[in-house]
Amino acid sequence: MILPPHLSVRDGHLWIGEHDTVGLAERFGTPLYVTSEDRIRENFQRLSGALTAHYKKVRILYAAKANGNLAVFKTLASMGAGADVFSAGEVALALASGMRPESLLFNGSSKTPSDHALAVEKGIRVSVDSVDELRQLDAVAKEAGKTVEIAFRVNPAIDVPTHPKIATGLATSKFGIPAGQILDAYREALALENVNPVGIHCHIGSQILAVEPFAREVEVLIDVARDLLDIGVDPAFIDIGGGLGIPYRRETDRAPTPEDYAGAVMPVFLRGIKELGIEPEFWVEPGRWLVADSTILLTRVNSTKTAHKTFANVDAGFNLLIRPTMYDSYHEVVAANKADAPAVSEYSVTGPICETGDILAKDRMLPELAAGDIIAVLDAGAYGFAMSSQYNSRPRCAEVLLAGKEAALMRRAETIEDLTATMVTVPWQE
Ligand SMILES: Cc1ncc(COP(=O)(O)O)c(C=O)c1O
Ligand SMILES: N[C@@H](CCCC[NH3+])C(=O)O
Repeated sequence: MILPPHLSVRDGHLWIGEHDTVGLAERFGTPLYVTSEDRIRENFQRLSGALTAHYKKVRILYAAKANGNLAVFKTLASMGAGADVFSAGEVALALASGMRPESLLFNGSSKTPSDHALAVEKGIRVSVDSVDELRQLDAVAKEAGKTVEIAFRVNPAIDVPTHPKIATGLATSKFGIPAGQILDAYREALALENVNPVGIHCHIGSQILAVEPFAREVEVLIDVARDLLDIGVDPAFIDIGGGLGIPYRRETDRAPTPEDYAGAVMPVFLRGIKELGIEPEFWVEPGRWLVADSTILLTRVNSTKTAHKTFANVDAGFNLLIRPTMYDSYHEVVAANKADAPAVSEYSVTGPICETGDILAKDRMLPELAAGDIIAVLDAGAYGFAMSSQYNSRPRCAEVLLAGKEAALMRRAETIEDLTATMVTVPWQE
């Protein structure tokens, strides 16, 4: 099995950085999300280095939805990241982590008046998703006596090789304004008093393992920039969104590196802006690439069973990691306490949720497993805990952050009391 560089096998155990995962499972209990701060830093530096090698005016906005722990935000804030935020909660986390309002972009196709009011009050730029939203935002800004800087989100009608549920730039997707309507939207923004169009935004989808769609996206955005110049808008930034995928199947996935990605998009961008005679900032919004491989989910085997198939029943299910159930996603699994034992049997690693689809890993060759063994689910840092739930009335698990030899809780496990903490007794049941 190919492991990422921060994971290793020592004396039969899986290690993450300087930590024995079996020791972490014993110390903090299972299920347990474990995140390497060092790996997030490495990832940020690598992506940032690859892009800035081509152009200095690059800004990285972490896609906050990928992993919403404040400690993760703080790590990225300390590296100079801003954030792509989609909700008032993400705004609060980003600001609490030390990110400045001007390094955020408030995205989303369905914002409320209070989202707009928050952006206006804090001075956060907004990516506007429709002309209807534009008019609402202008009214909110007028009411507050302020002007808000905006970008429009362009729908570039680009098909991408990924799961259909996470392709966002298709012509039929709910996001953005078609390229054919975008100029009219900017014209209307210019005519309004309290919105100031300063940027262009786009995002074509997630977990994309090819670079060509990103290059095509940049071509579309350069065309938009050309049209904008004709109506007197010199864009201050062009934001191509996130979407760079990672090799969840390390043996077979051919994933572009950050250098491949930068090598595909930056020449198109640089050629375009040179021809137009402009120097906008280049923004990206990576989520998965920064955090996915930083994190493993540790889960304990409760029992094993051989029926028509062999099952390892573990204590984490789709309540904690829904990607396999929702998108048929593949996550590598390792028997953490038998990491160099030979793989002898085919197991489905199944969770405790009362649904047949509660399968974390299907038909995987693993060492002989028994109750008490620890399984590590790899690459769980993006859209893992962030998409967890209390389904089946299961409290969510803890999250631990590692830095060098240090390990500490960055989120405590929920308790049974937490499950009822927000419930209110209705008067007729008192
Ligand atoms: C607007 C926007 N930006 C960035 C991202 C981050 O995507 P990824 O985690 O694939 O990099 C997303 C999620 O797909 C998004 O919706
Ligand atoms: N949640 C998806 C990614 C969606 C990105 C959000 N726009 C996943 O786990 O792959």
